[in-house]
Amino acid sequence: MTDPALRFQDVDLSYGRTPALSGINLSLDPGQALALIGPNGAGKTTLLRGILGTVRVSGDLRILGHPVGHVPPGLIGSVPQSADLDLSFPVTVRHVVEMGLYAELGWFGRLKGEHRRRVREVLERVDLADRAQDRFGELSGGQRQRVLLARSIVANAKLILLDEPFNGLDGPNRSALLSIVRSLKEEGVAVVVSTHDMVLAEEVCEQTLLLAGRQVAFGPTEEVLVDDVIRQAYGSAHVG
Ligand SMILES: Nc1ncnc2c1ncn2[C@@H]1O[C@H](COP(=O)(O)OP(=O)(O)OP(=O)(O)O)[C@@H](O)[C@H]1O
Repeated sequence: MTDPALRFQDVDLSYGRTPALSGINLSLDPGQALALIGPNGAGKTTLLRGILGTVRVSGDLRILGHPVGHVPPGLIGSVPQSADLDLSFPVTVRHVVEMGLYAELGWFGRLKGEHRRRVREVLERVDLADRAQDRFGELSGGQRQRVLLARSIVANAKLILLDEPFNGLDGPNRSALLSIVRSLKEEGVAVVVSTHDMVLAEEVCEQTLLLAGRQVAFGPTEEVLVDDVIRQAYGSAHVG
């Protein structure tokens, strides 16, 4: 039997001794997408950090069958919010994608023809092959996110985390990202998307976790994103 991509059983997350999120219970299958929805400060980014093992986790959290903190390198791909990226770092788009191969090659491993071919193919897939030699920091926010997604794809990540990836994207960039997410799911990759956009969650995510410093609801998106449940996280002002 295949392990769930994610399984939280009574998980609490905290920053040192400061609790941030409590009582999380969920399961996500390979090939499915999970939307994290909730108001500002609800704990969406914290939940992603929990999966990456960069905040304190208590309870039972398993990722692709591995306990948190013991997931083999490369299996989790992470695309942080664009505001969190250091754009002064002088790397090209191709170099950023090649970083996805480090788990396979080791930091000092040499790239072979097969690796370069994979990097080229993935850059084509995210429609950025013509920007391969450009500096990462010169790209638009949407393009930078697609480069980071390419880095996860080249690593053959089985779980990809996207933190508010649709913020500030125009229509074409939004469609491009949505179609990549759909094709990843078809390949059996599980995706977690933190977003304020409920329409997007309905479009691409089978499951939704509604947060407000705790788990308000988890389940099929069409059952969670209904007025009565949303109100429990946002209050009445945000419904209607
Ligand atoms: N580095 C940190 N140290 C201590 N507390 C933090 C830290 N980062 C976030 N928090 C706290 O954890 C809680 C959840 O924040 P988080 O950033 O996960 O929310 P969010 O849902 O992603 O919000 P937003 O939609 O604004 O990005 C908040 O109370 C926040 O103040």
